[in-house]
Amino acid sequence: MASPSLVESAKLQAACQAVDNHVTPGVRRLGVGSGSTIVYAIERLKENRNDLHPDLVCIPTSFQSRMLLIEAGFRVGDLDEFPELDLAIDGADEIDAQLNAIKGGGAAHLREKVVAAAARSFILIADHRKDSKTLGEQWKKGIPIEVIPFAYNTVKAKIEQLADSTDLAKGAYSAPAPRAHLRMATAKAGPVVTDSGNLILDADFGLIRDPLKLLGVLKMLPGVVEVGLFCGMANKAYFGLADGSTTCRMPC
Ligand SMILES: O=C[C@H](O)[C@H](O)[C@H](O)COP(=O)(O)O
Repeated sequence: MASPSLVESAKLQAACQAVDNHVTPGVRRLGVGSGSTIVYAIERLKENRNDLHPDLVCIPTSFQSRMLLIEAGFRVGDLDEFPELDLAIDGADEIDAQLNAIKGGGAAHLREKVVAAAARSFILIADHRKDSKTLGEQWKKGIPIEVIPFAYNTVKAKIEQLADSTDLAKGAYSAPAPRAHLRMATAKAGPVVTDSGNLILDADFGLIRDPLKLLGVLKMLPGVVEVGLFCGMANKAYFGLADGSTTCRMPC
């Protein structure tokens, strides 16, 4: 297993490379994701401030990134005012060969997906541990699914019945019996509550062979707000490697 400092340095490398290559002076509306890797991207934006568009507006995807951007002195906006973005940059929990991604390890994937979809270009940044051929190889915590509180238990039951029913998602995943659990908070009693006031189910499907098919089935379950499967959205992914270099991939 890579040491924590190597992992942090890999995140830093990927973030700096992506910011340097993509946040050019022509970028005026920038979506900014959430998580630990994006912290490095915001720091790099700060370092590059003199080379950025003078009227740059950043659209954060969470309370976390909003606070970081404000502290760094950037102007923050929202999609009400800026519905179309030039670019969005975000981290990921795992990225497959086609650049489909699992996101939501920090429970921010609902707003992240809305912001990514509003952007003309969507760039992922990650350390080498997140790079895989098939989703589910590396990320073992399950697919994050944001649900309204009223529906969490019925959605959980529907997911766990998927394999027994007509299985609309047949062939999309490897787990013989998918299991879902409510994500619990660590510094609070009770469940994680998202920035939009919803709950998170983490559902283990094993290897995700057809993420788009699985996404379609999960989104059809009443009460599901968003699924942490980002299919066909990313234009490029930057991976920081253990040797200090960075590699960049396009969808194959
Ligand atoms: O909900 C959180 C987001 O999807 C993050 O972008 C994702 O979990 C990756 O986070 P990190 O950069 O901390 O690994």
